Amino acid sequence: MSLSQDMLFEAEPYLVANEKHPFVQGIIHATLTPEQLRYYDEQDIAFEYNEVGIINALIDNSTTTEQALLFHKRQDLQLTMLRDWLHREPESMPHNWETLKQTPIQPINQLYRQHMAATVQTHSVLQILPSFAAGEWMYIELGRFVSKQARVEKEPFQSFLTMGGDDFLGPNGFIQQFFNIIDYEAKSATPREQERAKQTFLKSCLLEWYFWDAAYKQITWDDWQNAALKGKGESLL
Ligand SMILES: Cc1ncc(CO)c(N)n1
Repeated sequence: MSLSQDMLFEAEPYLVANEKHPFVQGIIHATLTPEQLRYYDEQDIAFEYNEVGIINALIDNSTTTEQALLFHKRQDLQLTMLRDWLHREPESMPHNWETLKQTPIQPINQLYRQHMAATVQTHSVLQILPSFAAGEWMYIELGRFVSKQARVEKEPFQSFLTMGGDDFLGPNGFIQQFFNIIDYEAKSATPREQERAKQTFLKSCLLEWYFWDAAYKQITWDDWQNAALKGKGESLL
């Protein structure tokens, strides 16, 4: 079994857990509140901005020119998506490229971002790529899942989890090419390095669940502070 097959096999329970999460179910049934959606929107746009740095690191540490070109193409898409997303932001949430950097990063988002950023110092595509590819894989699979459900066709729910299209799917889509790169890099890696890469992938899958959960409960540092200082913690985590 290739490393990517091994990763995907072990990631399956995380995918099922993500499918069942009330936030994902809330997208299907269009039952999320504006506050839950707003929290998600703000945190996710900041998360995607952080990914720009991770993709830069992938370009930087590529072991072939073809890899560098692929990551560069993915970066182009990331920046285009971010530009269009910023353009769509409502007046109540006017982020632009400048203020995006000051968006408050709430606890789970910070944990996830730092989990990804921590891989950069390895200078290894095999270690960095799984931290990023897991989230992309999860969104593609969740997109497949929700498209098979009787989802309520109402915005903004309808456009949620529609990351698909030829760029992402199919044998030449980004995700398959990312798995090909992981398997190529795994060939010259030790078993310990391969295991580490797999655990990074799985931790990203786990943090995807917590990302939905944080948005569902709208968990902020203020909540953490209250939980710690006023002893009101039980329901938060
Ligand atoms: C938290 C998270 N994971 C993955 C994606 C897919 O890019 C996203 N937008 N947000």
